[in-house]
Amino acid sequence: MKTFDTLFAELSEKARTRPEGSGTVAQLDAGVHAIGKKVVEEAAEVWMAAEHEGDERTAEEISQLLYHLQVLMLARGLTLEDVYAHL
Ligand SMILES: N=c1c2ncn([C@@H]3O[C@H](COP(=O)(O)OP(=O)(O)OP(=O)(O)O)[C@@H](O)[C@H]3O)c2ncn1[C@@H]1O[C@H](COP(=O)(O)O)[C@@H](O)[C@H]1O
Repeated sequence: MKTFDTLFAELSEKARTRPEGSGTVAQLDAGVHAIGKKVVEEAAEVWMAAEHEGDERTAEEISQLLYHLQVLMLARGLTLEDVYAHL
């Protein structure tokens, strides 16, 4: 099963190799402002799902929020260690 760390490694590789058709590469090219808006949008969807939908939908929305947070980390050049240092 994919974890936060293995997804980050996968996305880091996408950012490095820039394969054609990668949504991650497209988002990185869109920049921090656009990625930040996706983070806020996904966070709102997590909230709505948690309050009004089931566990499965909530978990799905959380996974999407985690993905967009990782894209934002990559856009800013942050590593997992940079974030984990604050946990
Ligand atoms: N885990 C994810 C992931 N979670 C969310 N998303 C993106 O975030 C969007 C969230 O879906 P929504 O329905 O909320 O958004 P939407 O409004 O329909 O989507 P947009 O029109 O805004 O793109 C999805 O359409 C994906 O574009 C993800 N995109 C990629 N991944 C994983 O990242 C890896 C690299 O992906 P690529 O860079 O595309 O190869 C792969 O393992 C993917 O599984």
